[in-house]
Amino acid sequence: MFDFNIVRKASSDYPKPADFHPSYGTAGFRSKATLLSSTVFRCGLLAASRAILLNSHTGLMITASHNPVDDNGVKMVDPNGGMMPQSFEAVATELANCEDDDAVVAVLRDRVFSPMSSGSPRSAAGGALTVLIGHDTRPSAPSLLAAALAGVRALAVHAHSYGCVTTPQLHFLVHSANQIPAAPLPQLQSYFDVIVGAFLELTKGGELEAAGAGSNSSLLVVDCANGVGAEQLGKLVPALESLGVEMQLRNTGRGGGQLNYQCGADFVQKDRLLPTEMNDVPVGSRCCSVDGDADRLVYFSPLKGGGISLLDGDKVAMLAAVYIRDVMELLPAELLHDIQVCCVQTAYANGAATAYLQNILRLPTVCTPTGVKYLHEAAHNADLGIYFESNGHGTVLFSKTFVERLKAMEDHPAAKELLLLSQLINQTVGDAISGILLIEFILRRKRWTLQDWQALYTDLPSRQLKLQVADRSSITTADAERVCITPAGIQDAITRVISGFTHGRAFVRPSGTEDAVRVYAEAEIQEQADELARLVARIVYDMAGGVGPRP
Ligand SMILES: CC(=O)N[C@H]1[C@@H](OP(=O)(O)O)O[C@H](CO)[C@@H](O)[C@@H]1O
Ligand SMILES: [Mg+2]
Repeated sequence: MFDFNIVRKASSDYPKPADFHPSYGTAGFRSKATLLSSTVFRCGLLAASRAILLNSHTGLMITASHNPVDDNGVKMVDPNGGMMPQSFEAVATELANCEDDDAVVAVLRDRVFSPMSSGSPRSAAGGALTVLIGHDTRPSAPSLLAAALAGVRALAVHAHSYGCVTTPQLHFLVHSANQIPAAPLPQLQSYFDVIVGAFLELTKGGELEAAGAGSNSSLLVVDCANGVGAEQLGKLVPALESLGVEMQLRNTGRGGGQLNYQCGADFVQKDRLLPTEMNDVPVGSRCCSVDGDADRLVYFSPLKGGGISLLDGDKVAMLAAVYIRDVMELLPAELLHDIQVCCVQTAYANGAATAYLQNILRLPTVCTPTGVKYLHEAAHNADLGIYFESNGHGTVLFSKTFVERLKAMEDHPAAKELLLLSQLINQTVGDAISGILLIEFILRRKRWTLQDWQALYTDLPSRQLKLQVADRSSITTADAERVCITPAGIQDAITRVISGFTHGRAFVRPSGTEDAVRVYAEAEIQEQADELARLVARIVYDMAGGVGPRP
């Protein structure tokens, strides 16, 4: 049993910097790493508290994903391998903002351990309750890991560090740790056994042909963002080799490159540029980029004369949707009775992707606010929920009902294939490693080149900008962030500007991971999308207290 005096004493080693007011944002707490020790210590307390309250193992991932190397952050993982429920975020923010050790104890005792916030126990972990911890490659990881361990242990809960692992690997491990009460904690190898095992089973039989006849069809060049993906992706090389794919890793961190600097999925998707260390990659090659913690994936191909042809998260979603639809069409009708399929996007989804989904695939679509926590929840409401952010975060969720029905018909080849897909695709959170295997499998199966995939639909030209304002919380939104509510009058001004552009669409929202306001615009041609984004950024600058030079 724990003792709040021990918590109080341990907390005194991790004082909160004055004037630091963290909040649980789009994907957990994020900030400059030097500010975060108290936050991570308190997240250790929180993860341990949830383990106690739910009588299950929980998880904590120390990462700032695609952010610059000097940032860091922490994401909490619940016993089911999913993200911490949103209902708990306010308490997390309150705990992180306590000014002294007495306040930390008070919030923990009165708010965290109050019956209102705890929820009901789901699965019995048996054995020793443990918080599973992972971290990315940031130099600040060791000291923040020490803070997390101190927080967990202050509540007399065990902590197990998996070291440098990807965010999706940690989510997977937390989920599997809770499957069999009192079983030993899973090894990282179990992740590869399940995901790569399903891939090998799916590709068995050798009837898969190389994707197209292009001379580079066997080559896959992966930009690892100088992040944690490099080491873990290396372990896929033999599996892909069995499919005739030669995977070459770039930006592995071993050449001295900086994390996420001019490389990685966020850079490629937002700047539409070839990542550093890839200038020698032949035009037309199949390439992909992951982000710093390998939960995002985008594909691309270098173009003649520079630039890239990008296949973003929307395109990944459509490829998965098309393929899964093909397989489902082979299933007996009774198996599909009442099975709901749904595709979840955010306002950042390209208008052409949404139109393809609705008009060609005729799939029900849902639009949620930015952040996987919203998309994941919406996808869970369907039996087969496909969700991807345009930046490459996402996965395909299979409901229990659907999996049970597939299991009952496992002798049917299409049912078996979907079951294997449900294992290949990480069910806890979006996963770049599992995503690469899925895409490589589908491309082979359909005998598609990147060009075939790209041709599913043509993206509307778009532009994303960000700018700083005095207080980004002065901007509030509604309707899945597509409409600005405050400052008063800003939406009218934006709507007026949009009306001057053919196929114009634009919106603004405060970032949940950076001190910035993001602007998105799309229009019929690139110059117009650029111009619309600039005009909208100006409106934000003028009406919401822009800082620095006017856009
Ligand atoms: C436009 C954009 O790409 N936003 C990203 C970014 O959130 P912001 O709240 O926009 O900073 O980081 C999130 C976490 O990685 C990711 O879920 C989200 O999609
Ligand atoms: Mg990430």
